[in-house]
Amino acid sequence: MSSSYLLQSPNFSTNLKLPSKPSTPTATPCSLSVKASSSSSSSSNNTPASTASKGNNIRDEARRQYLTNPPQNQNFSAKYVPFNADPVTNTESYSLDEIVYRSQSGGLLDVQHDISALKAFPGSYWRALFDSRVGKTTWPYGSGVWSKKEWVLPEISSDDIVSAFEGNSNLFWAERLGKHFLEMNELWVKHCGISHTGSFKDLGMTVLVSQVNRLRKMNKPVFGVGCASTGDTSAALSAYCASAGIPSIVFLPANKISIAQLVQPIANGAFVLSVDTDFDGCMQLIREVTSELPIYLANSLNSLRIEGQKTAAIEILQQFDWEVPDWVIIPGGNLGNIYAFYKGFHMCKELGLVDKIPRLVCAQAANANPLYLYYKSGWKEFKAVKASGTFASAIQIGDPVSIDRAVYALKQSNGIVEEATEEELMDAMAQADSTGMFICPHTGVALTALMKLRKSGVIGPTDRTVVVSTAHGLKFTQSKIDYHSNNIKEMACRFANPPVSVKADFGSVMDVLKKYLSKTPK
Ligand SMILES: Cc1ncc(COP(=O)(O)O)c(C=O)c1O
Ligand SMILES: N[C@@H](CCOP(=O)(O)O)C(=O)O
Repeated sequence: MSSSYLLQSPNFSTNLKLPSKPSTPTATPCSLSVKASSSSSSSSNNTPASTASKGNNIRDEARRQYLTNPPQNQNFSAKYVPFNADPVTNTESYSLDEIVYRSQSGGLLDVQHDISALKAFPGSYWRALFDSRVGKTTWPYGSGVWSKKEWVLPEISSDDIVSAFEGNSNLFWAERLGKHFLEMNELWVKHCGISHTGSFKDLGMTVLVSQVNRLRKMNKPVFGVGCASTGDTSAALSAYCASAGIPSIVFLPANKISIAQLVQPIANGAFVLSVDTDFDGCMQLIREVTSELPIYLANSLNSLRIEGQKTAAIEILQQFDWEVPDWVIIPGGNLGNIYAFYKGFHMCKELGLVDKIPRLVCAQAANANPLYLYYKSGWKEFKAVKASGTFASAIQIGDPVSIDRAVYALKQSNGIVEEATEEELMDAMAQADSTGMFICPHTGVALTALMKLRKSGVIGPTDRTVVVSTAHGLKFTQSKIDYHSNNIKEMACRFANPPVSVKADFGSVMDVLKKYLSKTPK
């Protein structure tokens, strides 16, 4: 059995050998991580069973490991810089321990890593290190986000991390949907909705709340954390804050989010404001409030969020054994996530884990499509829109805060923007569900984009394509109920599958079953 097989096999834990370091390394990733992946005799100290027998928990064990075996010369670091600043001339930067969301000129910020320190290790080293941490319960590497800690928040103490071991979400082959509806063989779904609070927001929120935890320990003026939300950000924020005992305050547009989303922050003890406006109105308010009060801003305007969300892209590469897919399709609203995916892919290329990046597609609801209109204008002029109601309610956003990040990600990846009408997105959702999925309407938007790009031949039948499913369908059951009850004005609901009412007698049941069997193709 070759060593490269061992590195790729899920069963490598007793055999893994990390590739040797370069001769003059400037930094050594935390020795805890290396121990966790080495032979069973030395790694047994990290297993929950052994920590329990010593009366320790996994956080205590991580602390003990750190004290007894501190990382040597670990000089990975990160700081805030203005987004897309010229690396040669830029002099503006901020410590991640500062409370700052905007650059001096009012533009977006970005977390910039010390790439030369990370580059002291070859791509094969990082691939093996990340692979070695998958499926473990070692604190904090059991998280798909923190398994990439050196690339996320390298300087935070593991002790300050607030995590529900998010990430490591499944990437599955959507065989029937691909073959039956799209005539393609390589359709994959990255299900970020199978997560602690049911959406990809957990990936960013573990990072943001961990940093807040650190700031509070440093006595920085952070009373609590606040966000505007269409439902998923608020769910993630309130859950992570509750887990760390930090107050959370959420601004929700009244009557515009699903019941399942609304009940999440309520149950997690957040201070919930139902505001008589839309998401863009809530976003404006939270920005004003966080500049006046000691409330830390948790929306993706805060670039810490991107650092967690980008790990989903790294995971996709990891799950394909570091082979790069041709296309990745992502539904877009406030537009932080499209940039997060770009950043994750780009870092993997820059640090030698892969040699190219996929083409990105951002998919918007036609009722909330400012990016699509901008793209269609040839990137001439951006105009915010008044977003109308959409079944894809979490992306009902007309003035996305990360517009510049999204445009950058699309230009750098030779990307495309598509849109989906209400009927298209609901039909796509129903078609996907009929193949055994239970997707959210936002994923229906992404699938519509794929259908259009397949039809026009832009995406070919053999192109390996990943659709990012951003939330769990169970958060959006009302839209499915409306669709399958044929209860949506001016929508044909072509794939509705309403239940059949039948009398409780054998003859009636047999009649409906015979009718069903005669109509249904084998
Ligand atoms: C379920 C879901 N999908 C997609 C998005 C779009 O993500 P982004 O705002 O980062 O574009 C959001 C939030 O906006 C969301 O909650
Ligand atoms: N869909 C989001 C909208 C806010 O996006 P964010 O990523 O900027 O927090 C939500 O669920 O609130």
